[in-house]
Amino acid sequence: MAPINVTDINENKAYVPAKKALPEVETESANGNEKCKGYSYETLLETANFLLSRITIQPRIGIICGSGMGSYWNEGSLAESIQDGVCIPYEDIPNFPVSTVEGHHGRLVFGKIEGAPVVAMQGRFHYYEGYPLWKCCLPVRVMKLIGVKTLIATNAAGGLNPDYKIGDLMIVKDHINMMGFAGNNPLHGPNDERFGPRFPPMNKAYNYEHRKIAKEVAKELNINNMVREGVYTCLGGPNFETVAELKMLKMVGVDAVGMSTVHEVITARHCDMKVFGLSLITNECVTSYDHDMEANHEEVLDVGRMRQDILRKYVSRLVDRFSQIEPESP
Ligand SMILES: O=P(O)(O)O[C@@H]1C[C@H](O)[C@@H](CO)O1
Ligand code: HPA
Repeated sequence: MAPINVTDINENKAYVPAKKALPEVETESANGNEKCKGYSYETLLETANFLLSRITIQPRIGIICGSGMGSYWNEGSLAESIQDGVCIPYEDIPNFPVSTVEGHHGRLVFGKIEGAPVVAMQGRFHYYEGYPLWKCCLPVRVMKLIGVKTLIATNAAGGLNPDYKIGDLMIVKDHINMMGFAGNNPLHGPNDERFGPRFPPMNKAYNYEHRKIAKEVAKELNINNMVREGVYTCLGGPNFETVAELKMLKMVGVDAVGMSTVHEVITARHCDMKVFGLSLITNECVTSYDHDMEANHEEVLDVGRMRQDILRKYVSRLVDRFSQIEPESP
């Protein structure tokens, strides 16, 4: 199969190579004391074309693996459902950051799940690693440019809803952008209309049809007793939350707390990708001062391992179903 080019798959938008190395746009932020940067459309096209030159499939579905959910690929769990996998380490990809967190391998895997072409991020970028939000979300825009239509964003999260148990899965119905309340948003800075509008709506962030399918699939797999639906929020991390913070989040309607996803979803919706969000509840959020328990990353990874089989089966079936409602060609 001939290598695919971005122009082939993105509504005939012309591919204009950057004339010189011009990796970043830089402007003053609104408050004037911090630089706001973002890679230009042309630079991201170069990244997209680099990837397309190395693959022969056209992924329509992109998957972001949450903490502990990418690492088990090496042990043959979800990886077993990725056929003909081509792995590209982040350090080999022009303009890509690198993963620094345990449980996040740091490579893109192109292949097929249930016959559907996918690209999976085996490791994501977090704000607490030192990356600005736009950089954490750079892979989402690159996915868009290589033709991905649907993003499946998974994460590990603390369960704040008292009905949730460790090991439950939460279909994300909505999110609260806490970092956005403080003026930190991945879309902050100049807007390039080729990605999307200056003021994107966010009331339908998590696709209704995909959520409906996910509930049907949970029933088919007989795991509906552990599949919930709720509201996720992201705090910047890296510390886990205080009791008072969690009490406040509970009051405003948060069901699960994490350190990712929200900005990725905003970026994906901005460029008109459909989004499905899935949280694995890896720990209980402690909302009482007389509790001995403390959240820790090892537990998060352990629960990821414990649930790897179920996650693999569930995500594989979802990919199959989502791909059936996604057109084959652009
Ligand atoms: O990448 P995700 O959001 O799944 O990772 C969560 C949040 C922190 O990175 C880490 C804490 O254990 O897990
Ligand atoms: N809080 C924030 N992020 C998390 C948690 C948590 O309790 N668990 C996994 N990621």
